[in-house]
Amino acid sequence: MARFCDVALPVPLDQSFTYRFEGAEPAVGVRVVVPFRQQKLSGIVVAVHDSPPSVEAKLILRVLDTEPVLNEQLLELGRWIAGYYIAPIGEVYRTMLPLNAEFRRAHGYRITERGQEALYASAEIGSSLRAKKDTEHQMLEYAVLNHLADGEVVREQSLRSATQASREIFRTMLSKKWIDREDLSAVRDATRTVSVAALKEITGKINANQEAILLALKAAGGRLRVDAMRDLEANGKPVPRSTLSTLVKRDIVEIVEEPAGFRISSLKPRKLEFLFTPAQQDALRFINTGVDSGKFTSALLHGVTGSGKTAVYLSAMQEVLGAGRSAILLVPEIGLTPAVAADLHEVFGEQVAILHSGLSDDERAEQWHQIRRGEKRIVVGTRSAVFAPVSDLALLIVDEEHDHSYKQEEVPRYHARDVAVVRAKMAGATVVLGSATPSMETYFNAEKGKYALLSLPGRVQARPLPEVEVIDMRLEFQETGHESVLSRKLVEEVNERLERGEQAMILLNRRGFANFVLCRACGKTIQCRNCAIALTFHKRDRKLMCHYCGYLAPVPRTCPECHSEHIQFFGMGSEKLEELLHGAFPKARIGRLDRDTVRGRDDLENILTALHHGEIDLLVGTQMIAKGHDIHGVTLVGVVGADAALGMPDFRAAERTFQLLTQVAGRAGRGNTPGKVLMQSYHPDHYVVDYAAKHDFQGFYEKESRLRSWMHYPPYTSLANVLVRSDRVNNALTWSGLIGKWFETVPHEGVRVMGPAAAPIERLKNDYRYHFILKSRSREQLNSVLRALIAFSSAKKIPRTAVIVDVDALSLM
Ligand SMILES: Nc1ncnc2c1ncn2[C@@H]1O[C@H](COP(=O)(O)OP(=O)(O)OP(=O)(O)O)[C@@H](O)[C@H]1O
Ligand SMILES: [Zn+2]
Repeated sequence: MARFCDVALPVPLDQSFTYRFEGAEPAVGVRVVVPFRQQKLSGIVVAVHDSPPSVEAKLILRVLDTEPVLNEQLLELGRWIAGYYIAPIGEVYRTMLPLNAEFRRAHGYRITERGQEALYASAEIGSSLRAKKDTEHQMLEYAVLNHLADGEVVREQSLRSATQASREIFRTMLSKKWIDREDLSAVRDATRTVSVAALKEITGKINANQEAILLALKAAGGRLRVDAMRDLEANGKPVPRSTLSTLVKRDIVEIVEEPAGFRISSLKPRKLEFLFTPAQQDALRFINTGVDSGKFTSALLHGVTGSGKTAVYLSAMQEVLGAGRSAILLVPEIGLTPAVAADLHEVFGEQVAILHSGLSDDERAEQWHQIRRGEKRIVVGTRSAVFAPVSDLALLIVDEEHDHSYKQEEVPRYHARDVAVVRAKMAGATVVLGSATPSMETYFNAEKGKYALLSLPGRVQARPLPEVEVIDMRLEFQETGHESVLSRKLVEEVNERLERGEQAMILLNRRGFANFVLCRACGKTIQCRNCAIALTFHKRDRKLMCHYCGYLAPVPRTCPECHSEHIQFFGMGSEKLEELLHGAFPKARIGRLDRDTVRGRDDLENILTALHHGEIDLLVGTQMIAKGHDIHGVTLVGVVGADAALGMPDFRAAERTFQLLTQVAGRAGRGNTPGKVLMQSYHPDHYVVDYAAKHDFQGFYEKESRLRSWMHYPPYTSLANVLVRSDRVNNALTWSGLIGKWFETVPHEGVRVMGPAAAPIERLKNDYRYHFILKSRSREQLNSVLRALIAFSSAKKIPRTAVIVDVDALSLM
């Protein structure tokens, strides 16, 4: 008889753990709470069996669900992710389930007898007993003991904020046995419900208070949330709470528990106010046919900017909903503004769940339950929405499939686009990857016939793509005799738009004011304390900032190295460009869009709305301005430093720059007036600039494809980046050395290994970093070498978190 189950726990270990259970057998896919190394963890049951493990199995503490939270298909998808991305299965399942709100890990401390004695002693004799020790440390210990004196358990969080004690203090106090640590992890109800009063039959005499409740119930169609009845009045006085209980006792009303947020409403199909172009119709027909076939179908929808891809997605999704099935639309981080959400509600009514990063844990959990119960059949969301537990999945769409926000840059390092394809395959669904600038991988797959290629080659309403002019900034320098940020042509064209009441955008893909601070006397640039990165000067905040770890430093008056006063600011960011534009166009209303001006979701919305309403004439910003915005008044786009990123030591630099240039150019001329683009460049004959200027995706793809093939880079090989990191440089060196030796001695046929080498960013967030790049034409060989590598590291006692395996890495930095 089955008495054991294997549980996947959210710990950085590539295995599941066996526990014993008593009583009813838990189903595979439910959550359980188990003891794990002095703490309680919540994990997923992945198997139930009767074979006892070699060491005695501990008992499961609690089963959290009556039904699986991960069905067989999602469990399988998780196994695929763990295998493909070499990620611990428990961490994969944790990522797939946004239910953190329902199991909170926490711990606290309680004073021991020995602690009470120490507290007493210190009050008696003062500090002389422990005078040798650092007095600050001692004061903190005393403060902690004092706070715990009444013997209650106090959460670490509150203890720390009350006493300012660090983890180190707790650690030493634990080792002296002055305090005990206790696990306070708590389970909250998995399904949120609300109490609803439902009208049954009215019999007998009814008084005024009772009548007030019954009237409210009738007005609401016989059902009303109990908490909504609090404000009811009869004869000018509030209705007492006991009245409802009386009605329940008399069997006139009953109280039922219903899932929170549950509302039934019918779909009101929205009429599209235009006719589809023939290309849109063809694409839609292909998608609908795929959905109807019930077989796995995959397509790339390659449509130029402004070709009406979104309309195709929405139409296909309405079709799916009409058939009573489900669809998921993935959008990049920045695509989900409140305005987009409002549109989606208009099209899909109550049936759409919108999952964005602004949701609280509770809201996210609630949406998740609604989706799983089948109350929401359309899901729109960022990366992790690919795991939405919809029933009867028919269609998965990945909008702007080239966008890097689909890659999770922490464990598990999955790419939501690729997971979407795999999930669709498992579900027999249709998957559509859409973009004006498809990634090299996706276009390669389409070329090979792995995905069908659907194209929308022109803009809607036969609007032309904008004319692009490349401005050679070397000539500009020769002709004007000085270095300028804005070319004469750009200034002239912006002025023209301002005079005509049209709008312009200027892209400079770097935020801040000055991107490095240099001492003229000793030549040192000021670096981040935690990273090998130059700090950026932010003028409005009067701070130096690290764009990698967020470290802030005051602006120094003298050089920290040589104390000279010759500190100077160099380079140009969007904040400085904005200041410059104010000088050049004093009458223009200028807005800025970057991560410094967009801190909350409302900020983005406000800027875009102002642009929509013509309240901004000129918008300057980073790549955020290039993303999907459909603003009809914009007729000019300027690009400052078009090729700045081409010099990065990264094989995707060309692809990324091409995408950025094409996307930003695509913001111009989306209304009735044709658009124009000015690209300022110091390398005007670079193929990336050239193909972007000609709107020639095909040309770019072919050229880039040849280079990738010669250099053995994706999509021609599979690539993984293995990063070895530690906050101690010696560990990082020793471990990467060990792994390097191991590669020399073990056979790794078909897999090329480069490294160890210092990572391009040698130190990041306090860690020293070395890396290996592995390439192979065979995915299987690559992954088996990676698995062997993980086993070797664990045998050598290298911490699992010190070896980061990034399969299909997007960034090698
Ligand atoms: N057939 C059509 N006729 C007229 N207008 C259309 C048609 N299809 C879509 N539109 C409108 O054209 C505009 C651009 O469409 P949409 O935003 O879907 O383009 P897109 O291909 O997603 O662009 P991008 O890739 O640049 O984000 C929208 O305002 C949309 O409502
Ligand atoms: Zn830093």
